[in-house]
Amino acid sequence: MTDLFEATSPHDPRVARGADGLLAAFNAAGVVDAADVRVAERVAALGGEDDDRVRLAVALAVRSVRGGSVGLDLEALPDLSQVVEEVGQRPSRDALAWPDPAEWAAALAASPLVAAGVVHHELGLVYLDRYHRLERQVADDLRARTALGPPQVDEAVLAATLERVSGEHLSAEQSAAVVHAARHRTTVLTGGPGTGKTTTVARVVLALADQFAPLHERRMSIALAAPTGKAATRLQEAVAEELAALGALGDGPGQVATPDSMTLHRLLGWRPDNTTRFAHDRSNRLKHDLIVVDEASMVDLTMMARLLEAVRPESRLVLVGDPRQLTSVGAGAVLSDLVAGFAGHPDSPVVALTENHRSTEQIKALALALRDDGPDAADGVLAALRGGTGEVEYVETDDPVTALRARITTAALEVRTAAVDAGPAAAIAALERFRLLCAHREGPYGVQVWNRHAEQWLAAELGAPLGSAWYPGRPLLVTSNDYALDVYNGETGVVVPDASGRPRAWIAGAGAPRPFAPARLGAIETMHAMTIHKSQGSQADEVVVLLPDADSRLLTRELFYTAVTRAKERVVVVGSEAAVRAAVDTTAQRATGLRQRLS
Ligand SMILES: Nc1ncnc2c1ncn2[C@@H]1O[C@H](COP(=O)(O)OP(=O)(O)OP(=O)(O)O)[C@@H](O)[C@H]1O
Repeated sequence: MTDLFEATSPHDPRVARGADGLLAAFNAAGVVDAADVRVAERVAALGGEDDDRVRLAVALAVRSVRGGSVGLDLEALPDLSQVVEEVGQRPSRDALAWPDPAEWAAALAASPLVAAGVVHHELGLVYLDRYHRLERQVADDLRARTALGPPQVDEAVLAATLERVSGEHLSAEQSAAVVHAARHRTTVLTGGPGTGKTTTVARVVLALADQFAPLHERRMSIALAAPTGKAATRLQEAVAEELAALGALGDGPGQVATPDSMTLHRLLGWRPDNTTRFAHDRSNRLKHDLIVVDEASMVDLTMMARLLEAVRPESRLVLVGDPRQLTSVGAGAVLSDLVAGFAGHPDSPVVALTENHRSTEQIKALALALRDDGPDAADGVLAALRGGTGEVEYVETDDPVTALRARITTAALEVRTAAVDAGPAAAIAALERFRLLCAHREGPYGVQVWNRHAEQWLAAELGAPLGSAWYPGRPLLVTSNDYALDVYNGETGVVVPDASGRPRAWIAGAGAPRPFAPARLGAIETMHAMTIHKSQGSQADEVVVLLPDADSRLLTRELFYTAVTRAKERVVVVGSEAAVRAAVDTTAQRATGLRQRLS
């Protein structure tokens, strides 16, 4: 809630002209913008509400949703008013007349908007009806699945499956997760990168298929889904590979066909005419007997509600993700709420993997330090950074341009050389070796500036301008789904010239990379640098994390953790000690009521 704006003029589109009372004052101070004010005015007018404090609460609730919360936390308002006073230099901000919290709550209790169910005041949050309904629905649907009781388990078959899938690639906790999934209708499988979530999912798929077939006298129908196409494809490839290694991929008895994989949007039946409703819902449920959703930390409240209403009560649902990662772009913090909300429940669906099987020791130590919730966590993280010898490197500088030029130029040159001399597969492989991650899109620490730096340095190295925007070796990031082309948000690629020298954008999505004429691709960006938000769900051998200034409002523990855990072999953190401390000491707080509803 700290991203206040400074209106540049009375014509600034964020200023709501014609507003009055508290709404006008809070808008002028940059606490709520014109869109928040308009919604509050309209809702109040329709509901016959003229109490200024309630109108303000509605505007702040709209603003809270924009910030990722599902409602307005009245309890946290003293913090908000303090922040406003600290940040605000103008008298209007200092003089904001924050309603007294007790009087405010009383005004809400007496409001016709609350009586009409347009606004709700519950669990300390002021909700707009839509988010209140979504949150209750998610909690109700999850509880209804539990209330059905545990599924029937053939213990002899389960023991035989465990025997079949055990070996060096099934630790005790992974085995326990497979058993958990067999015994629960809903499973929430959590773990950091490299903890073997995907490895375990393949075994869960097999265990559930083994249970299903004799009982239903048909094969289990399985869907693998994820918020992004890239993550869905990665999951499918990894699961198919694991099943094949176990001799369990195929059409024979005791085997599973390669499961379908798709984005959550596609699974639910995306409709071009409606962005929040899908073809599959409570009246037209999904046919699948097992639905696995990877990267569940990226699933927001709306999508989780749509998913849960579309899953048949008797179908199995497995949600997989890392609750320590950045939360979804849209409102809610569903995965971490599920973990916290079900903590201590005897029939909790949550099962955790903790042992990292992939990263190097130093990266593991750094990630572990970033999971420490104690008061000295920042010291621990700095010690892990400074004690690194190769796998973890800390470049403590306030001049990242000088510090990073050689590294970034080398990485860009490798992709370029591969694109020109060795073709698309080599160019894409080169791209996977190095990733520069930034917190911001704009500004001196932003992706746009660093993309420009990289292009200038590459041109200087080549001794010639890069020429066209579609220069060979330009790394690409797809930024929206194109269902017609089968190209999805988050997929990456490289420009490689064809035999006659024309540029082709090779996109690495499902299966082998595919070439496209540049003009066919709509939403595409250069990817010498990438935002940490966009990097979720992907990894690279070497990752450079460029930390912004310590006072950046994006700098949080979740952001830093997400960035560091993208690295497979080596991570370089660039930034000041103050920035590291600010990141570790700031946890992203979203006001949600789901964990309370579940506990
Ligand atoms: N029990 C195990 N023993 C040894 N290696 C393992 C074990 N489980 C998984 N691995 C290996 O560890 C690596 C990471 O496993 P996996 O990809 O399943 O993890 P993940 O949690 O899905 O990771 P991410 O979310 O980062 O993709 C893989 O190379 C896998 O083969």
